[in-house]
Amino acid sequence: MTTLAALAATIAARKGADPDSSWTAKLLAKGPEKCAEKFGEEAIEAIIEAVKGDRAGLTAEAADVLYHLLVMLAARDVTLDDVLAELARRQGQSGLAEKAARKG
Ligand SMILES: N=c1c2ncn([C@@H]3O[C@H](COP(=O)(O)OP(=O)(O)OP(=O)(O)O)[C@@H](O)[C@H]3O)c2ncn1[C@@H]1O[C@H](COP(=O)(O)O)[C@@H](O)[C@H]1O
Repeated sequence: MTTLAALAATIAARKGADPDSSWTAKLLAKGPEKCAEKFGEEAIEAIIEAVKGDRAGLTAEAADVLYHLLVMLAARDVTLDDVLAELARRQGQSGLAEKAARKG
């Protein structure tokens, strides 16, 4: 199992857990809107590190972004496998071709 899949499984297991027992359970208990807000905050922190060009800072913030993305997805019952299936569906299609197809 990849690290990302293991993290997604841990997060899924935290759903309905005692909020005092875990940071993830506490965040999920606050609802999908709070999870989305937290993801947005972490994304902005990653953007700041990317603009600064701080590799270590960006690496740490990117880890926060991935964790909070998985929490936000779990809060809305979207699984990592759902997202990976969407990415797989897009494989082999260039981004430019996809954009052209969308514009019809
Ligand atoms: N990867 C993470 C992870 N990344 C970040 N965080 C937490 O996310 C929080 C967000 O950081 P902030 O700086 O925003 O925290 P804060 O300032 O206290 O938050 P606010 O009070 O401002 O809302 C921190 O408390 C971090 O500890 C994480 N918490 C958990 N995980 C993973 O999730 C697993 C399960 O964790 P628990 O649910 O706590 O058991 C862990 O083993 C890890 O693998």
